[in-house]
Amino acid sequence: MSTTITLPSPAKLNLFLHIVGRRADGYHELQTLFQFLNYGDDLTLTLTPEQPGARLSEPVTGVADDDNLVIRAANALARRAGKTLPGVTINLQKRLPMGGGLGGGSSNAATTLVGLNHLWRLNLSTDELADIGLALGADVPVFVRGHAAFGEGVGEQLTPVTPPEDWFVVLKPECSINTGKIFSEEGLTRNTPRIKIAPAFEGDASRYRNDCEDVVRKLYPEVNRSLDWLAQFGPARLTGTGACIFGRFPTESAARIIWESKPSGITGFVAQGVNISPLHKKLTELN
Ligand SMILES: C[C@](O)(CO)[C@H](O)COP(=O)(O)OP(=O)(O)OC[C@H]1O[C@@H](n2ccc(N)nc2=O)[C@H](O)[C@@H]1O
Ligand SMILES: Nc1ncnc2c1ncn2[C@@H]1O[C@H](COP(=O)(O)OP(=O)(O)OP(=O)(O)O)[C@@H](O)[C@H]1O
Repeated sequence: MSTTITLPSPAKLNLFLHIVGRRADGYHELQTLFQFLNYGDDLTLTLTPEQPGARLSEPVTGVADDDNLVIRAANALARRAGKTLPGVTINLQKRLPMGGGLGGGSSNAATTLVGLNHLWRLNLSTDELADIGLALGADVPVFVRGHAAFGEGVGEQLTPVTPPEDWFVVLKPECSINTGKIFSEEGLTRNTPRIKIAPAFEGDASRYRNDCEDVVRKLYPEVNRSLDWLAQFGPARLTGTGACIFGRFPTESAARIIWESKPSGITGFVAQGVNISPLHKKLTELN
């Protein structure tokens, strides 16, 4: 078996996000629809039997290596394995903006868990990997499981669904948003009635909303302006707690036309929504 693999670490969108309650520990209970994008970071994992431990080949700007979710995931997996394992060097090619609501850090953690389970031949089950992942972040389990899903609890109770694989214009307004700050805002809607979603959800997610949107629009005028601009062309939403927003289109060409006309100074990308994670597609090819 090869001792090096390059694996995708895709973005997710919250096609809708409802806040339906609050747990005793202060965490908010959500109902959300997760879909992956065929766009994201790449991780190259290389075993280094001569050098134990997990390390990054290059640091991520603004994140200490020991705090990086990639390193935390590798260390958590090694602890669970409970045996001496070859070291690993991880190269992270970052494309996803941090604090964007695209789940970049969580996805990096999931790709590390799934990739090292393969390279270290640990044979841990998906349930075990999702459980290790949940301790690192609420969005990690959906990336570990690799199927678009209706998420409940804090996003760890997942029912696989198959929404349409539409195209998206994803825009990153010029601000970074701290998830904890949004969840602690007084004006946040926290009592949206629970909805029932059939396991084979294939409906129109834009019938539902993102409960963080009003608060984020008030606090971040850049997001407010970008949402108003994108909403002219079709359904537009915030993902997670922002700052990224997305507009949904039936074809790539329709999405690209809007992308080309975006206001100057805004970054982002065009990508397709996919119900099987690119990570899992790649692993199936490898196996
Ligand atoms: C908003 C989502 O992106 C939706 O997919 C996720 O629920 C965010 O999950 P996450 O990135 O793992 O969130 P964290 O960065 O751990 O959360 C930061 C802080 O936000 C608050 N928080 C987060 C998630 C949640 N369901 N309820 C909360 O109240 C908590 O105070 C937490 O300490
Ligand atoms: N490998 C990593 N990539 C990105 N952020 C990381 C990583 N490791 C740790 N972090 C920390 O996690 C924070 C959140 O980053 P992330 O990219 O996951 O945000 P997000 O897209 O808003 O996620 P979510 O949608 O889960 O809220 C960053 O500000 C950074 O401090």
